[in-house]
Amino acid sequence: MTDQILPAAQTPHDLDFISHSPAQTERIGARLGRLLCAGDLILLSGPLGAGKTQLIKGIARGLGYDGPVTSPTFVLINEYRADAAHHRVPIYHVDLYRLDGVRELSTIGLDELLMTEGVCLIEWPERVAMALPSEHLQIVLSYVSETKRQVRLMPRGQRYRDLLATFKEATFG
Ligand SMILES: Nc1ncnc2c1ncn2[C@@H]1O[C@H](COP(=O)(O)OP(=O)(O)OP(=O)(O)O)[C@@H](O)[C@H]1O
Repeated sequence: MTDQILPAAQTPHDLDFISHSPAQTERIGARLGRLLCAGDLILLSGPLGAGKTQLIKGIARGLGYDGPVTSPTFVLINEYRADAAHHRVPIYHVDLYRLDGVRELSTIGLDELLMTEGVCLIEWPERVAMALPSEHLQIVLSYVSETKRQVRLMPRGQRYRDLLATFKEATFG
């Protein structure tokens, strides 16, 4: 199934896809991952089973990491490092589902993480929305049917508008 932009995006900068399979979601993530740089912040929202981890697996692949990707629901943060030969940035996969408010946030060291030279991917950002930088790429995954998911990419700030413009160009020419 080829990727198609839907006309339902909320602003001209947003991109909407329907993914028809876990593999397609991963492929969308990989295409995005190839464009990410140190310091980028991606916030992923959507209910349990929406496909956040599947998309993050693709992003990690796009960044050159081939190892296991699992949701760090209990440890809160997983760090993935691509083979040094790839010279790629560290990837921080954060899951705030079990986080108990902003106070606990300071105990996991997210502030420090956001200042490091890595790519930061955060599931369940709404748990601490006020404490996160206003410039980021927001991704919302929604359940459409057993095998279909809507993937909406919403850039916040110029860096992420540019990123999505490049992503769109790379995807659709
Ligand atoms: N089009 C699709 N895209 C992504 N996942 C899909 C799709 N169709 C079916 N699935 C299935 O949905 C599930 C998504 O699980 P995943 O762990 O990625 O969700 P999640 O949003 O990270 O959930 P959680 O918040 O529980 O970690 C997987 O079992 C996957 O096989």
